[in-house]
Amino acid sequence: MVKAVVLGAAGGIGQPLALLLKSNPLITELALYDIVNTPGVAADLAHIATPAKVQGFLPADDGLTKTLTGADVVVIPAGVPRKPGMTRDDLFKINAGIVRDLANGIAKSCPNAFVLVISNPVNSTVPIVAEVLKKQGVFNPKRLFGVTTLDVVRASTFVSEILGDLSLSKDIVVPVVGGHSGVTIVPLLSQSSHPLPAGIAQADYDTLVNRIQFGGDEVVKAKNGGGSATLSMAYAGAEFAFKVIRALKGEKGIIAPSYVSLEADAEGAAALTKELGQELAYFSSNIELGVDGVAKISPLGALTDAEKTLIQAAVPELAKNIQTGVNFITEARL
Ligand SMILES: NC(=O)c1ccc[n+]([C@@H]2O[C@H](COP(=O)([O-])OP(=O)(O)OC[C@H]3O[C@@H](n4cnc5c(N)ncnc54)[C@H](O)[C@@H]3O)[C@@H](O)[C@H]2O)c1
Ligand SMILES: O=C(O)C[C@H](O)C(=O)O
Repeated sequence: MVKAVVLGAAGGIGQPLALLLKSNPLITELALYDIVNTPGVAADLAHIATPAKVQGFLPADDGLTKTLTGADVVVIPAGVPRKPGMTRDDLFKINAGIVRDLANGIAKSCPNAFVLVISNPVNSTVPIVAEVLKKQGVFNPKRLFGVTTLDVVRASTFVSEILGDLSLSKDIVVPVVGGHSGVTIVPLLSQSSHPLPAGIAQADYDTLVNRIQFGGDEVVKAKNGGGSATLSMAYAGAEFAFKVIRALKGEKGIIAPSYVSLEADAEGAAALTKELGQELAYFSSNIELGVDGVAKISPLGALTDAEKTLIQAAVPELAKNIQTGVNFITEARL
């Protein structure tokens, strides 16, 4: 029995993500929460012939508590998306409060659930969830994940384009580490399962790195005021959620990059900190998932000089983003 929850389920990501979760037979219960429209989305999905029982809730009648009670996995795409000209950090003002309130609901109703945060800016919203759970005395660093899978999905796609064969994309694995915005997104292309063409021109390499780091902007620009990535994000979010569910069902050896608290694995964190040359409270690296959540945080491994430079640019920006998230809770007057 697996109960999955989507918070923000009526939105651009929420609806297709809920569809993908409903299509997974491992999920037996699917609860959808939003401030609007969830009864309709739930009624629609409920007609699909897969095992999950679907229910939709609104804030009225303590809907958040009903949604979250008994949850094993909670995915959070609630919040506003970017418009052209905005950075993800510009979303903080609105999304920080939304994520804080939802995290309080999680602390109260399903403190042991695996929590997967999609709402931007992920580099700061994950620390917000952690600080709320800490404040409520229920923080388990092994069970909180920032979803950075879209960066990994983009890297696979863009590398396959360079290799001239899109059919390879499903097999291409590129570790993408750091965080989830601009320069904090660091693709380790030297560790790609499918190497780049030998002798690739520096300019082509730089363009590829830039496209992975700023792939989100490409979509925001193309949608021209209509929001940011939703369908590719739903695909990526479902891919990560399915890995988490397989791990919690007992499957071993599942690896996926995710932005996690380094408190989740002291040994892994020590090795990573040595590589980074600075202590960070959160970082996205390859994570081995286990039945209790994060089983192991992998070190970065051998890096090229170009990758070391990218990491050096990412670290101070990440440190700033993390502090912004932490301060939002610890310095709140409530
Ligand atoms: N992590 C990533 O890789 C990634 C990728 C794409 C988008 N995002 C982020 O995901 C978020 C959602 O994007 P979207 O395109 O789905 O936006 P959207 O506006 O289409 O949907 C957001 C939904 O959240 C709901 N919502 C707002 N406040 C809420 C609350 N208090 N409780 C529950 N639901 C609430 C809205 O009603 C809406 O249905 C944005 O912050 C966006 O930047 C992250
Ligand atoms: O770019 C955005 O604002 C949305 C998301 O983080 C993305 O990477 O597509």
